Amino acid sequence: MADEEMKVIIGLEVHCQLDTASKLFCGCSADFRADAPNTHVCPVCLGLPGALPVLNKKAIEYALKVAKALNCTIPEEGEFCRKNYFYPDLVKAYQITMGDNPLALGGYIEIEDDAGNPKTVNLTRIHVEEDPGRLVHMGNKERGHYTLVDYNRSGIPLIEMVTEPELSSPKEARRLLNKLRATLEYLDVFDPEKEGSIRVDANISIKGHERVEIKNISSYKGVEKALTFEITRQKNLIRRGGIIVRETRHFQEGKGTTTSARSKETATDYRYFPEPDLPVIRVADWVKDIVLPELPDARRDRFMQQYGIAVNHARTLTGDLRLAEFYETVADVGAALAASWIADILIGELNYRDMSLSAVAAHTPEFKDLIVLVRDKKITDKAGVEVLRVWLDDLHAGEKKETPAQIVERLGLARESGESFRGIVEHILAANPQAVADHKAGKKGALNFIVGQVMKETKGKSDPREIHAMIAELVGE
Ligand SMILES: Nc1ncnc2c1ncn2[C@@H]1O[C@H](COP(=O)(O)OP(=O)(O)OP(=O)(O)O)[C@@H](O)[C@H]1O
Ligand SMILES: [Mg+2]
Ligand SMILES: [Mg+2]
Repeated sequence: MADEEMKVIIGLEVHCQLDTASKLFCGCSADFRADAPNTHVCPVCLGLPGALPVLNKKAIEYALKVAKALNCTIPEEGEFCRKNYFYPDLVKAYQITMGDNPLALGGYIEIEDDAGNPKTVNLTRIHVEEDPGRLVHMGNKERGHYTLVDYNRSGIPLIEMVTEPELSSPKEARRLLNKLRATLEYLDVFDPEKEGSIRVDANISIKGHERVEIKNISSYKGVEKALTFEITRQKNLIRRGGIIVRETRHFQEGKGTTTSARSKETATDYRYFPEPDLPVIRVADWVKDIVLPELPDARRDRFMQQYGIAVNHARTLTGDLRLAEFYETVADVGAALAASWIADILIGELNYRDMSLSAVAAHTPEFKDLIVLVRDKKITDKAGVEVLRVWLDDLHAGEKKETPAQIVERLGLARESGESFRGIVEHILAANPQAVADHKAGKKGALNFIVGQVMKETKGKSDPREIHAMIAELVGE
């Protein structure tokens, strides 16, 4: 089968922990991560006989905010039900979730496809459910293993958002997750910094073949990697005449591979039935009172209007709430320059150091001073990057010593005019007659090599445009 006929079909089930103070059906604190196992538990989340769940209204309010922001239809009523399964991560032997009457239906998310065109991905539904406990598998094959159970997480409110099978590549899946994360962050219902706060089941098939579900992937990068691996595996299997079976697979983060886990349960295995201990919730009226804040797409459009910046910059800057807020505090030094310094340079430098934006945001005035040095041509762009790196290294080491201006001073990076480099330029031209000859013979770009050499020699203190002009003047255009 030709490759172009092997169309990839992807649908995601995304579980996000709602950032409420207490659990979904009891008063236990949801802020458990720093505490010892099984210290945030009570008869309700431990499923002791006779304990009754009481619904956390805040969780429903948060979920409705998400549903409204994602353009869903909200039915009159939502109903909790029991999904029965027997596994130690759930004490009750059933999970309280929602079945045929979820909180929200339909809705959509706008992303870009791999060609950069806008694409609408439809949602099937959104519902609320309780998170199960956490299992920690100890030991290895040789030593005989055992499993520890921590119920601190059991009962934390989750929303599950299910997309239609409309995604066509791992990159699209990643963009959808980024958009979703940004939206939830803007709504202030979710904290992406918390470990395990988002978990994805990724469903993938090749058109005309069965689908496979990769369960419980806990990072965006992991989703993209797992899907990429599955596409290759499934396509190879089909090419060899093999058959894809409907199954659940697990993703090994370290190896970047997936392995078969078990054949898929069907809905009937779970014996869903309405939860008798909780009333039906009337949500349609509730949602009317919910007021939404400015969301990522609206902010992106405003940034383009208000600051006159390009769409790619506006998209990057609004793709993360804290980044967007930071940009707005910096933009007055020059909106376009600030956008480019943050989106094209700062983000990469932070990622490289595994640093968070908050460290820089705490020193916003100094960061602005650095951009002003570049804006006012006190230093070149190249020197600016060097100053930024030194400054970030200091921040990262937790021992901030110098301001950008002091770094410029100490490293002697102040920009000098092209004239002071005339000697160096002449020297490098004399040493590279071939490049000069190529240029004279009309070869495009032959002088770039010379400019590069001069930049190297002058350690970024010269402006490439000025140097270019001087060379052109010396060798003749
Ligand atoms: N042919 C397909 N190829 C890829 N993905 C698909 C295909 N058909 C459906 N999907 C996706 O599979 C997911 C189905 O999720 P849903 O929660 O409805 O059912 P489930 O996986 O059977 O149940 P569970 O919640 O127990 O995992 C959706 O994200 C949907 O887009
Ligand atoms: Mg599901
Ligand atoms: Mg599923």
